[in-house]
Amino acid sequence: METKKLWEQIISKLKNENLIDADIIEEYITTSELINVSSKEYVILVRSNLGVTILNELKDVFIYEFKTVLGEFVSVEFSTKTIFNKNKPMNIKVQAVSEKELPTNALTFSNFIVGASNKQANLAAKSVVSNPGSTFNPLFIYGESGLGKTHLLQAIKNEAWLNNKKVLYLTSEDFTKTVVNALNKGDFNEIETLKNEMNLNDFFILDDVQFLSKKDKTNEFFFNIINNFTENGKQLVFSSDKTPELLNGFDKRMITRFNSGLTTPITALDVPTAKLIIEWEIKKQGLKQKIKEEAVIYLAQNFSDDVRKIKGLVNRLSFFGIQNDESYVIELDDVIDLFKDTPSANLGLLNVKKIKEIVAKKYDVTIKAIDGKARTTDIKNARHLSMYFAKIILNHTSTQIGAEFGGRDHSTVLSAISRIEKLIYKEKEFKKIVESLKNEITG
Ligand SMILES: Nc1ncnc2c1ncn2[C@@H]1O[C@H](COP(=O)(O)OP(=O)(O)OP(=O)(O)O)[C@@H](O)[C@H]1O
Repeated sequence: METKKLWEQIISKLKNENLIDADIIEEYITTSELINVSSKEYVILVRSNLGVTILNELKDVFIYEFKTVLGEFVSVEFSTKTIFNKNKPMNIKVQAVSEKELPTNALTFSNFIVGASNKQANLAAKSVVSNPGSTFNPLFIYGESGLGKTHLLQAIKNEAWLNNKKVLYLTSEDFTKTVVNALNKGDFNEIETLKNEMNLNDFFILDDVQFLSKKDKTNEFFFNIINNFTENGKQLVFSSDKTPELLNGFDKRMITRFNSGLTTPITALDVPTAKLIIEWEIKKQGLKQKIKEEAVIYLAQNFSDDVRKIKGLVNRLSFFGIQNDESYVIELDDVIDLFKDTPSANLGLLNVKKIKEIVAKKYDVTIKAIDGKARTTDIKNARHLSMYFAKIILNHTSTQIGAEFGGRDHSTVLSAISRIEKLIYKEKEFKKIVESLKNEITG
């Protein structure tokens, strides 16, 4: 079968079968390319090292999909274009990669992990790089601290630079300092030169606009720049910790300008995305020990309100690793103990926690038992019911629920939910229990 067709079929099967999270499919799979190295060897060229790491975790799914389409087992490997180009056999042609290079630690789209919470902002950011100055102008990204606004702004800056665009990236504090400095000197020529220099850019990216000086003259200077960029179809990008309407002290005309393109949020991380970030960070920091999946899920469920915090947690985990033998396996209990004094995140996923708490109380079992492996009738009922509620009340996907309940796969979740549905249909008493629990959870 032609490689392109094969790849389209695999992607379409993955999309239909729900075996892999839709965000991962969109971000890392549909953007990849399939290369047929020999009759039984395939390489999937992924855009980033991060993508390679993530897809490697899902290799079994790919092997299964290739087997169902081709009718035989084949080898499937993942690589980036750069690495593959270095090692590829001479007769395989692969598109050349950009010659400009960013520092290895640069914040880019390829090391930004995408999930439900930041998907929209990520797409918008990519779109302004490929289509600067058009519909999404200005692009205004807002959200709580530590969720990746600066990362996305830097990614825009870096990608635009790779595309040979002139980019001015400033924090609002630096912008204010520079402008105030020029204004204080009172030299008209110097102010005009500064304005002209800024206006020469193709992108004007301003981070944390909530810190911008609200003084009349700085504001006027800023307004002037915004107008110049808008009128000349050049791209403006802003970030802030709140929506334009909630920014205090700005002129109404400024708020209108902020809102005249696309305003998009980055919200608190969902569990699967937090889990990916933790796993990526663990890999980056080179933790020698294996860590149990349920321990990673516990971290993702409890501490995912801020990516900076996640990095801090992994630092502590690495320190714990150094103190132990390399063969040691880090268990859920180690992680619970290690972070017992760290305040848990207060975010939406607490609803899953709340569901588990309420159901666990009803069946007189512990949350640990719900997430664990034991299968007594009460524990099983409590586990399956909690999954059922996560589905019908929170509308979580089966893959997400699997991750939230001790790292189970999505088919286990689906059969648990279907068992509960059957019980509700068959047993009136059970139906009453479910209704009363549902009221308690949603009440
Ligand atoms: N989705 C993500 N994938 C990978 N790294 C991320 C992601 N989100 C955030 N980070 C990392 O977390 C750290 C904090 O993110 P960042 O500085 O972009 O947050 P912010 O929203 O701008 O916060 P603040 O408002 O406090 O400036 C950075 O090191 C960033 O690279």
